[in-house]
Amino acid sequence: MRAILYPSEISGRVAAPPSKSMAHRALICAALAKGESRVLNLSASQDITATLAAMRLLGASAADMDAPECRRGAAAAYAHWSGERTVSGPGSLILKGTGGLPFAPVSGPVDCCESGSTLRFLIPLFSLTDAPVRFTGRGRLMERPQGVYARMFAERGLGFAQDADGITVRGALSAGEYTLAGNISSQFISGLLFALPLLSGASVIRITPPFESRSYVDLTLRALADFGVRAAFTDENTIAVPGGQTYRPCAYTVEGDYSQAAFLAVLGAARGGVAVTGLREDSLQGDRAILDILARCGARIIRTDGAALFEKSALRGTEIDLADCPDLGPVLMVLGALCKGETVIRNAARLRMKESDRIAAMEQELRKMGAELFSTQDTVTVRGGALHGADGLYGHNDHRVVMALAVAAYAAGVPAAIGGAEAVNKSWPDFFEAVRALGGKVELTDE
Ligand SMILES: O=C(O)C1=C[C@@H](OP(=O)(O)O)[C@@H](O)[C@H](O)C1
Ligand SMILES: C=C(OP(=O)(O)O)C(=O)O
Repeated sequence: MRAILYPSEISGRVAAPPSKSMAHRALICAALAKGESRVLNLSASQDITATLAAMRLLGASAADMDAPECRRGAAAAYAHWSGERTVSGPGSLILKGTGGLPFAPVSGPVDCCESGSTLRFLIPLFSLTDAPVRFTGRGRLMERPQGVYARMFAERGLGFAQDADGITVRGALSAGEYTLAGNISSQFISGLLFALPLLSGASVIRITPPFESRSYVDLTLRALADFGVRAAFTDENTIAVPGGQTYRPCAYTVEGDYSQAAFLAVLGAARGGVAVTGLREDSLQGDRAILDILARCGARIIRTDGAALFEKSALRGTEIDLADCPDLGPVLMVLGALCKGETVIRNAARLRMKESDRIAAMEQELRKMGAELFSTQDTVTVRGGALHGADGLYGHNDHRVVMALAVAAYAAGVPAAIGGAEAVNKSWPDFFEAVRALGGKVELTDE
């Protein structure tokens, strides 16, 4: 899909989509719970659909599809679940969980699509029995680092075999002490946190510093607590996980997504008059840092009437530490281009290991618009200046690159065309609808 964007008047009020991170977590917890949980405010993006389908393989099922308040969302999510068609838009779903171990025998490969969260969150859960389970994926997924699990399985004499198309694991994982590198991906730590409480013995996870993306581990602990499961930091880098626990079903509303709201926020700071609703002020999401970063750049942000209002502001460059908010990377490079002076983004190395090499992708595309930016392995420096239109932009099969480029075009008020724009379906199928709601003129074609 090609997105053709036209210079537009931008203003309006839109809802942040449901947090992808919290939706993965809520669905996994609900699928493990003893009884029925209701998960509200769920968007059927590709990544969330992959986690839902995997949970069905584990033995969870959708229930009570006819409850009136759930009908629309449940039908949409169920359609995804059963692979029937593509539907987007937030809804809700009732899930009947497995109640813990034993899980149903896994009848086929676990297709994680391009979702790192799905793959790394679910490997430990599917390794709680000693039957082999195959994980498959697409795009760059199997090139992204898995060494933390490979080592963990090897140390315990368990099976972990990776080839170009997938990974085959064979458990059974047992309770005990786990020492994990903290600077590859927090998703390994979250994955263990979902699985270990189901084992009969207690476990300890030790994280070797530097511990990056720490806020995502806090999100996992918050979701576990909401489903009645205990696990807690005993010091900065150690988590104690009692064994023999049961996930308790609950009604869970997925909060708004700060990572996605960041695209709208940067647009608002450059053009003015963009209000975003549905964002929890007390959220644990690391990407809430966008508010502080924008404020440091001189943006005026007003909390009013349940919304964060981003006003047009004179923006100046700043220093940004990305260690705890990597998903902001692409849009922060755009922000740098819109600011006066220099923006330096540090601790950005893990951007190179996402759906694309996000540093290389953004450098290549923003340069097509006249931006000046330079990088080392883990730092990006952007010099602000005027951007011009470009009709040959490419999304690098990366949702956050596509959305960041769209923000660059609307913020600068220049025309642009982005190839591979369908990548937004990974996390925010309604992204271009949100853009239209703000007045952004966009034509989506099949090319
Ligand atoms: O746990 C999560 O929901 C996520 C953790 C982060 O990954 P890393 O820990 O690999 O940085 C983030 O980039 C990803 O989009 C979502
Ligand atoms: C990297 C991302 O997700 P995941 O790691 O789940 O693929 C993302 O959403 O930017």
